[in-house]
Amino acid sequence: MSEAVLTLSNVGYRWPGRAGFALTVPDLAVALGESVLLLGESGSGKSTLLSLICGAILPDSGVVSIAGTEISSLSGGARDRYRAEQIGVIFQQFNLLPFGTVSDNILLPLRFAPARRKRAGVALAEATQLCATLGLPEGVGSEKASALSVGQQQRVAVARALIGHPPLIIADEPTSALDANSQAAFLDLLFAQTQTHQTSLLMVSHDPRLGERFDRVINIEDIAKIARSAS
Ligand SMILES: Nc1ncnc2c1ncn2[C@@H]1O[C@H](COP(=O)(O)OP(=O)(O)OP(=O)(O)O)[C@@H](O)[C@H]1O
Repeated sequence: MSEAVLTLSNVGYRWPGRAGFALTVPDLAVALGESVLLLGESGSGKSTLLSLICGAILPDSGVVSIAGTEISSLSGGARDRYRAEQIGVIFQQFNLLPFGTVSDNILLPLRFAPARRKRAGVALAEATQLCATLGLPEGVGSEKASALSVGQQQRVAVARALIGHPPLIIADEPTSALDANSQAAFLDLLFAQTQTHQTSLLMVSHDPRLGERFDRVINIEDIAKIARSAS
């Protein structure tokens, strides 16, 4: 496999106080520029796996590495900065700051990530360019994020993930609020951007029909041991 952007090795995790659920991932790697769709039923641990990859939670055992750095080896603040540098995240609910403008929201990750800010060049111009590329109306940058439609907010969330070209994009059910046509358009935009910049993409979905567009489709049951007994 070509250079891996993401590797997990013998990773084990239990949520504190929830003895019934345990996730173990022996070996997972995502290569530079590779797009991977992660499928799995509700409660199987997909969001938990993404939280481990982002360093929002740390594994009880094993190693998660992003671009060659083991994220558990970083202290809390350094880990937050490393995440902001290396990973663009698109959440299910977009997590936009409602009272911030569209530009504020798109530029937010750059605040904690100087190298990514440098890659973005003139950051406001890059944000405006991304808005145009993603089909948002001219002048949208100064609008309040909460004033936009759901589909437009989703594009803002994509622009925020893409700005400054982090090597890895993580997306948790980003199309769940969209109808089938908007879903296809959304994926067109996302793939056009990730292919241009050789960005790796790991996207979680319930919908196996999306799989044909990805380099690889993984069912979480095939890469992880999942214990789900009642606690
Ligand atoms: N923040 C949390 N605190 C405690 N337990 C959690 C937390 N997040 C998830 N869990 C538990 O971890 C298990 C796996 O949940 P997770 O959300 O990772 O699954 P999922 O596959 O993403 O589900 P869905 O498709 O419904 O989003 C569940 O038992 C859930 O209750």
